[in-house]
Amino acid sequence: MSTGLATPHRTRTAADAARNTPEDAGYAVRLDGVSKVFTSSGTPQLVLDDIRLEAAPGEFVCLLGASGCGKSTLLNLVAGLDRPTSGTVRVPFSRPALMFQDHALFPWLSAGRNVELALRLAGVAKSERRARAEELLHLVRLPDAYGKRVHQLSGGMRQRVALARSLAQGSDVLLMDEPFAALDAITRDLLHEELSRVWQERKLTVLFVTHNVREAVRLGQRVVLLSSRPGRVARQWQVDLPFPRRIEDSGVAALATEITGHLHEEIVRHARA
Ligand SMILES: Nc1ncnc2c1ncn2[C@@H]1O[C@H](COP(=O)(O)OP(=O)(O)OP(=O)(O)O)[C@@H](O)[C@H]1O
Repeated sequence: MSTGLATPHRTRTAADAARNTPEDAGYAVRLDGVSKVFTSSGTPQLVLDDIRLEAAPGEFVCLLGASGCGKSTLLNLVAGLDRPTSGTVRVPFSRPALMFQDHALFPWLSAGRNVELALRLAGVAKSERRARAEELLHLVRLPDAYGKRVHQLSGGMRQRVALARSLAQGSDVLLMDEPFAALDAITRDLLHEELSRVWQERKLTVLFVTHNVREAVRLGQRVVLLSSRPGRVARQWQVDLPFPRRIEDSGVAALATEITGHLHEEIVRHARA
């Protein structure tokens, strides 16, 4: 079972080391000419090809694409869970935190203890962990969940705890792989509000993978569409709609319709490839 608490590697170049802050570097995440080949049963498959993508410090970037186009592979490379076949992945100042569709909380621990475990792995002193865990549960609007076991929480509450646990890793970079896909529409809408607020308050850089085009436009400052077989950056949209946004906003709907047209083209192309 994935714990979402992986210890990723990252490439830190001499140039990165000479800079002091993410703002100095100008990017929080950077992929330069990244390709990834997987070999199954002796047959190589080019999954990602020459990906060039940057996320600025504090930017919220959503990734869309046909199923199997390589979105999760890309996140895994940024997380340092896998290495590119060629090209470089740079995350100069922060070890990314990860959040998945499956909350991956430990069921034998309370919500608070799950968060404390992440704090421990992040090197937070034992004396500070309880207060920090409660503060993070407050941040995700679960002030009374500290002692609750996972089975006592709803799906939406579990994802809030998972978010608190990701934040406990103390990273400025949050990688999210379809984190709300299993939730009902109303709970998802609430979680969108929470994530948007937390992103702004914490000045996080977020890479967010989703199949839901409206969700991407609702949340992202930029939406990146990947092509498939191989995965390349097919198109990008800057989302200049003001925050706070609602999923039903006409601006969100209009841009989502435009992007959906392009996504459909990619899905059809993928099916024919
Ligand atoms: N470890 C691996 N070994 C071999 N092939 C892999 C491996 N991981 C992923 N793949 C293949 O790489 C391709 C991209 O997979 P990936 O999970 O990144 O796609 P995705 O866009 O995230 O898909 P989905 O939207 O369905 O979650 C798929 O064809 C998958 O089978």
